[in-house]
Amino acid sequence: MKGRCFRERLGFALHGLQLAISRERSFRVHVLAGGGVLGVLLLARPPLVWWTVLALTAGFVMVTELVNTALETLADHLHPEQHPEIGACKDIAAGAVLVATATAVVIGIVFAAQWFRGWP
Ligand SMILES: Nc1ncnc2c1ncn2[C@@H]1O[C@H](COP(=O)(O)OP(=O)(O)OP(=O)(O)O)[C@@H](O)[C@H]1O
Repeated sequence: MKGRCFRERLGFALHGLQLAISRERSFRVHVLAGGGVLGVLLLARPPLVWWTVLALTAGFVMVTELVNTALETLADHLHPEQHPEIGACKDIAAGAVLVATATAVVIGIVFAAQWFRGWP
């Protein structure tokens, strides 16, 4: 990876995204949810700060899911047999996705409440 040009590195990253979409159902769900968030933003037309907050939130969830998928892939490849530490590694990574998703739900509720009350 060292010394490659930007175009090549971008290609590797896009390949990673393509792999995650084709292999990981949860990531596909998060991508669809991201599209849903964009739809809601277009409908609600909130102040610019909400676009930023929701974009960061959706990106945060997708990034944790990508890291979780990468860790699972690595763990399964390096140690296909059962081992408590592999289980711990996967559970901790899944915990990261849970924290990100719970954060997104809280932010979604605050957004909905603010939308209901009207934008300032
Ligand atoms: N090699 C292993 N050794 C010990 N426990 C494991 C191992 N593989 C999986 N586990 C346990 O089973 C759980 C489910 O593992 P699995 O590989 O099916 O991932 P998953 O949670 O279904 O992830 P995803 O739905 O994102 O693919 C893990 O969280 C872990 O607790």
